[in-house]
Amino acid sequence: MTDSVQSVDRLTARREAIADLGDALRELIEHATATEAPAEELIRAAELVRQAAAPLGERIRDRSQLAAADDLLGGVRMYNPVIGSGSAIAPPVRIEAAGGVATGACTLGLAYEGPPMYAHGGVSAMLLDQMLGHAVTTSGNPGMTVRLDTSYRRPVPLHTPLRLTAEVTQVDGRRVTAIGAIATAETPDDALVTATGLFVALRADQAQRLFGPVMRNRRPA
Ligand SMILES: CCCCC/C=C\C/C=C\C/C=C\C/C=C\CCCC(=O)SCCNC(=O)CCNC(=O)[C@H](O)C(C)(C)COP(=O)(O)OP(=O)(O)OC[C@H]1O[C@@H](n2cnc3c(N)ncnc32)[C@H](O)[C@@H]1OP(=O)(O)O
Repeated sequence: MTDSVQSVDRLTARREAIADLGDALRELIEHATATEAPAEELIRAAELVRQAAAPLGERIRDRSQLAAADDLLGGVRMYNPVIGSGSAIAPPVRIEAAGGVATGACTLGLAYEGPPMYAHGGVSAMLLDQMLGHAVTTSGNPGMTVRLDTSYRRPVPLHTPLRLTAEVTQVDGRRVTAIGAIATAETPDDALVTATGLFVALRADQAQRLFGPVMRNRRPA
């Protein structure tokens, strides 16, 4: 086996392990949010969780280092809080995007509850920001969100398969506008939340100022 095949195998195995830990953490969070277990059980669980966390804290990165399993330019972000399979706080949303159009699917658990039975409004905005970001990136005009305008028409039900959509509607120099919506998978044409976002492509000096340390610390592929 060549070195490069071995390193691809290692990366794949690492990503699978990260996703497996992510699944376990999401199960933990959902159970910890939904549980009505007695206090003794909670105390015991807290002890076990601290035991599990300790070895993970022995080798950590700081904010100027990308995760070793990430591929920033390839769009792989294992710990992204919306799509990251390794993120405890990501639903995670599964997104497909091409040519300035994105579709996504997820189901939100009780950890995302705002009003009883329904998603927190900030969570809906987070999902839509991500969806619009994928539409914008695949339109060939990647940028950062500078404005996100969200309309809450109906509450978003928890424990219900959701369908998310986004598309770029306008490119005006460095400014890109995209719209998006959250609906249930059952009635995808009835928008529960809609959003319009404005994204701005960074000038080279802005990218350098904001992300210089990360780009300098990038590991070779
Ligand atoms: C290392 C590079 C990264 C490469 C990534 C590559 C691949 C990634 C792959 C996949 C990713 C896939 C999807 C992405 C997923 C999710 C997206 C989530 C997005 C976010 O979650 S991102 C976090 C939140 N986001 C911020 O943290 C931005 C904070 N912000 C700033 O850092 C500055 O805002 C900055 C530097 C962006 C701009 O700098 P600035 O503000 O100085 O603006 P500037 O002069 O450059 O303006 C240019 C034109 O935009 C107009 N403009 C600006 N702001 C406006 C506003 N608010 N309303 C109306 N118009 C506005 C101006 O009026 C002007 O218009 P005009 O050209 O016509 O004069």
